This record gives sequence, structure tokens and C-alpha cells, in this order.
Amino acid sequence: MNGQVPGAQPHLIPPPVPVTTTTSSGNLLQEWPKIGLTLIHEFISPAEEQEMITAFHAISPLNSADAKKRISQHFGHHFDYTTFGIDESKHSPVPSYIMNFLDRLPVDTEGKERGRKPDQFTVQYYPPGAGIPPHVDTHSMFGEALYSLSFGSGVPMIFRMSGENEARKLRLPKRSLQEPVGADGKPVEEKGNKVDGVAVHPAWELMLPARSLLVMRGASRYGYTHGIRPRKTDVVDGTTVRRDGRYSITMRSIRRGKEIGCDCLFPGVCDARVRQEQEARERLRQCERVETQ
Ligand SMILES: O=C(O)CCC(=O)C(=O)O
Ligand SMILES: [Fe+2]
Repeated sequence: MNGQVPGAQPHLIPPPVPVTTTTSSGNLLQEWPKIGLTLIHEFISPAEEQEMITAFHAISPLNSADAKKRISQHFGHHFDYTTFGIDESKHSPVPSYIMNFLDRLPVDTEGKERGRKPDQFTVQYYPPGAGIPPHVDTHSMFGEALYSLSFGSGVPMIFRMSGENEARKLRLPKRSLQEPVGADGKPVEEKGNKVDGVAVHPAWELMLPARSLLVMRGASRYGYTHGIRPRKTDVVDGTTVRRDGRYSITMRSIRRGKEIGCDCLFPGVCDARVRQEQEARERLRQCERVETQ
């Protein structure tokens, strides 16, 4: 025995307490206004959910070869998970099962992104055991609001206020989405409040139930990492439960032309700032080259 309570997750703190109300259609609405996070329960009906699952597998039938891997389908402009940016050369028409709920999405009613709807959609299937490493979606290329619709089954999403560790990773020459792995190939576990020897903020998990819509804005969008641990079981309210296959639709709006860029309060994890730093270093290098000639 290592003295741990079965089901305890020592690396996690309890999530912040939400403001809980109901939507105009009577569904549970949880909000964390300080960090710009919203979770709308039962955003789609079970019938819509079933239609989405059927449509997904009409394109990507499940076979045992990919039983362990996350499968992605892209609609609108394709999202590139290696750069976390957009591939302008690839575009696929948006299916009707997405168009049908677009008008129901909550959009900004004021400010420079007023009325802005997503135009880039990534539908994913996560078999039990699959996850997505903690990341911050690219700031410069997408509008503020990020949406994630869960269906098929629920999953806990892990959130962590970014810090030195995340800023360092974003500045590595070959940025990778992979979680750091140890010699045994397993994700590096946290030791106390350190990952890889670097101090990190505490993390917390939020259960995203099937048919719920998560909206990330503000700090939760720009300053927190989000991810899904690659596990076959989850601890929900202290009880270990088996994971089922989960689907999600991530929705973003593409910034173009002069809109591209970011002036958020989180320069450590802002790709626009990283680019500026690289450009400044390049200018300095050129000046030094001229001086030594
Ligand atoms: O599956 C999800 O809910 C989130 C996926 C995600 O974070 C992403 O596609 O950037
Ligand atoms: Fe993401």
C-alpha cells in the first residue's frame, strides 16, 4: 500500500464552484465567469446525438485497427493538429447535422466579435483509453470563443492555469502535442506540484456529460491548458467508472487578414507573442551579422 485512498487523484484539486442557473429551455447551465467558462447541459437532443454518431461512422467505419486511436474529421477549413493552425488548402462542406444547431450556439452579443459564429469544425471520436494532450489552442488564428460539443458519452476535461512549464514547451524548437513520456513510455506523472522538475499550477477536471456544450472564452481559452487524459477509467465523484467511446465537435472561427494576432493577457502561451520574439531575435541576429562584416 502506498497510503493512497483508492480512486484518489493526488494531482488534482476540486474544480472552482460554478454559478448554476437554467437555460430558457430549462437545461442546466454552469458558468465560471472569472475564467470565461460555460457548460450547457443537454444542448442537443438524444435523437440529434444518434444522427451525429451515424453520420460520423458513415465516413469513418470503426475497425479494430484503429480501436485505440483518436479519429478526426474536418469540416470547413481543415485544422492541422501538428501546427494547431489552419490548412487553407483543404476545405470540406459542413454537414447538415452541424448546420442544424449552429443558430443555437451562444455567440457574443457585443464587442468586436459580436455575432461571430464558428466556421471550422473538427469532429473526433475518442475510443476508451484515448485522450488529447494538454494544450492551448492557437490564439492568433481563431476567434476568442472555442466550443466543444460532447456526445456518445461523457469525459472529464483537465484544465490547468498555464505557467513556466507551458511557456517553455511552446518555445521548444519542435513543438509537439505529445504529453511528456518517461522511459517506460507512460505519461510523466506529477511529483508534488512539479512536472519534469518545473513548478506547475494545480489542475482540476470538469466532467463534460454527453450532449453538453462547453464554451471557452477569456482566461479559460487563452491562459489555461485543456486536455483529456488517456485513460480507460475515470474517477467520478470518488467512484471509478469505465470510459465509453466519446465524440466531440470542436468549433472555432478563423481569423483572417488584419484580425490575425493576439493581445491577450497570457504572453507565456500566446503563439502571436512567440512569433514576435522569434522575429525580434532574427532582427538582432541580422544586425549582429552586419556589424561583424
Ligand atoms: O474533444 C474535445 O472536447 C476537445 C478537443 C480539443 O481540445 C481540440 O480539438 O483542440
Ligand atoms: Fe483544444
